[in-house]
Amino acid sequence: MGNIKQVLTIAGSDSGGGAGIQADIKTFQELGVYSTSVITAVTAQNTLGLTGIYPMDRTAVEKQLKAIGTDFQISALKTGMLFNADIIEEAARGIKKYGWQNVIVDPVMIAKGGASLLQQEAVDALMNCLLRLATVVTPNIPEAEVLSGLEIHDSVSRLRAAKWILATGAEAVVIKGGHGTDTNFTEDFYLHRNGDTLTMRSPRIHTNHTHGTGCTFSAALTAELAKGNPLQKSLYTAKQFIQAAISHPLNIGAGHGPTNHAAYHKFGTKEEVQLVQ
Ligand SMILES: Nc1ncnc2c1ncn2[C@@H]1O[C@H](COP(=O)(O)OP(=O)(O)O)[C@@H](O)[C@H]1O
Ligand SMILES: Cc1ncc(COP(=O)(O)OP(=O)(O)O)c(N)n1
Repeated sequence: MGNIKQVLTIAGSDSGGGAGIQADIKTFQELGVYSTSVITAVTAQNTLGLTGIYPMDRTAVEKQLKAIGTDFQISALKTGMLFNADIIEEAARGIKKYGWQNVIVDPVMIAKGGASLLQQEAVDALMNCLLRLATVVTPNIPEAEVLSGLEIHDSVSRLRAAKWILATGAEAVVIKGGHGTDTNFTEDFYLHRNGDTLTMRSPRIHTNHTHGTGCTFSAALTAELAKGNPLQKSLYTAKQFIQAAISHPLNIGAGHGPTNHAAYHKFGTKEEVQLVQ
């Protein structure tokens, strides 16, 4: 591999290995890109829940960003759990300073077990400093409701919320459908500021093992963009990657278990992802 693309994740550590930095690095490895990381916080977490959050101080984040920015050629990056306004501001500063492109912002707010991964007062910093730098922002439905200030209950309100989110300056948004109410399907909806849309639908898998789905989806998108793939093709691959990862659970832990990051390559895809109008 002479010319492997280099990517960066700016995110929190999940001791349980299903989400956060650990999910990102596994996904990057599977999709053939070289992963660097800036750790924003250490969490004590397993499939049963989260028992501690230990954020890095501002200098620790700045020094990690500098270490990456002064040595690596980053083709794409993603942000995950940023936790507080200081870390958000530092991440935004680094992205601008080192001129990084293909910026995926996963606006992580609440873990599946209910723990808060973003301080309430940091939402403004996220919206004012970081979203304007985003090539794609990837909220789940509750996060999209917070960012837009609107309730999402159907495709019309989802489109309205997506437009509000683009008003922050992000180039494109994907509202992920894991928290949707349809028991048969999950639908991820993409809107670009140029008006392009894409709706990706796949069968909903009825399983408890969905810890880290959002991290994994956004990491796959980051890897595909780093390799030079067009945005909509990258989104499609990311959706196929997460569908495979949920379809073949590892059955680890007594609670919300991790997905299987090796499944996309090990088992292939079953052409389950449909594009709908
Ligand atoms: N039960 C499920 N079956 C199939 N796909 C799912 C399921 N849950 C989530 N996904 C997919 O996983 C990705 C992450 O979605 P979501 O769960 O909404 O994000 P988050 O983990 O940030 O809450 C999306 O592509 C979504 O469609
Ligand atoms: C350290 C860390 N980062 C992010 C998350 C949330 O990940 P996500 O992919 O949104 O998955 P769920 O928590 O919804 O399962 C996390 N838990 N920990």
